Amino acid sequence: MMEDGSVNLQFAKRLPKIELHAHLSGSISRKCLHDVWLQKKSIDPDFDLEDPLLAIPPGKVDYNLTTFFPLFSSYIYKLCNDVSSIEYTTAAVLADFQSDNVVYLELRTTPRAIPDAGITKSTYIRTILSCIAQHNANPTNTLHANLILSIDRRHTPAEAHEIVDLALAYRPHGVVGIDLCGDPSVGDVSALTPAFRRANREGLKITVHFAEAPASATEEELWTLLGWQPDRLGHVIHVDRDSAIAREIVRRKLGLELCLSCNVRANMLVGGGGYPEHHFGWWRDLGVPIALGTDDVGVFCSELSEEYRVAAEHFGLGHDDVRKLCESAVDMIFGSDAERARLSTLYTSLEVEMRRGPSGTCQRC
Ligand SMILES: CNc1ncnc2c1ncn2[C@@H]1O[C@H](COP(=O)(O)O)[C@@H](O)[C@H]1O
Repeated sequence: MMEDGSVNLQFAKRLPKIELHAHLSGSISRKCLHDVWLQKKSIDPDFDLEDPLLAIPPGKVDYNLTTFFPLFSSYIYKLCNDVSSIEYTTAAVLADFQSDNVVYLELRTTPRAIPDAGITKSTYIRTILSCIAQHNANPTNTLHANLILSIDRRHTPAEAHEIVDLALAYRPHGVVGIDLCGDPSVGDVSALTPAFRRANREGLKITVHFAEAPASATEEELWTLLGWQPDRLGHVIHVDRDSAIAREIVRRKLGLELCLSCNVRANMLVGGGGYPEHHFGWWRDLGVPIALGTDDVGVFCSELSEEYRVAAEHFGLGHDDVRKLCESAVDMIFGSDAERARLSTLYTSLEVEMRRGPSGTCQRC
């Protein structure tokens, strides 16, 4: 515990945290991928895929947007290609967030059909929902999870509509919204407008990757995305702070999902900036709700605790600032009112506990 209020990793670890921007396939640790690979090799010695520890070497975190996206289609999807590997990796991802003291998670994934394994998009979603249900039902788990279905920028309008249908069909089983993701250098998002508008009319919550790269930050695209009435925005990097877009985001008080390490490690910031230049600082000054997120912890290797720690280090946040930042994510969740109430109670007790501690610190920390 640091009594001067400076935030170390131990403090950040023990804080209950809310993760709202995590892609399932990108959140699988290298060790977990290696376990799956070993298992497949033991069943079929001719299984022809490179060891994950060679394909995605431990310690390598400098994937940029050009090298990052192919990791999924050319590698991770070839390994996680049947029910048992999807179950194993999903359970491991949930356990990893749980052990980082994440208390609420909205995991997102792009529904994938794998015909060779007899998996339809529906089977894929059901498999993940059943892992989530199993995790949530375990009373020793403090983490509760829900699912968001992702629409990829490359999807056709028909594929986007299909995902909206699936989100509606599985809403009673833990799907809380939809997302727009994928390589920001491809795709014309306006073709997806009818699907997102329908989702909005049907009351599905919407989050979109927003201004993630210069190519996906044209005025035209950003106004189109805002026209979908999203509830939250992810990344929000290439937005001029004096622009009408920034003013509109502030006017609507849209919740921002900001991923510091992913953006820095993948060299996504304007002019190749580092943590001190991250837009977290100025968005926070504008008073919009912010939830820090890991994006793809399996690739960028920075847990949510570390995200809060680096934000504290580079933006001068003390214990109470970080607690408030964590708590501000409560109002951003897509989950139920009961979930929101559970989280609010948790943060209220934490505040009381911290006030009792020396110099406003948490006695648990
Ligand atoms: C740099 N940050 C990012 N920006 C945009 N899309 C991203 C992303 N990180 C991950 N994805 C999206 O998530 C998929 C993998 O997880 P799922 O198979 O859906 O679970 C990737 O194919 C990509 O479309």
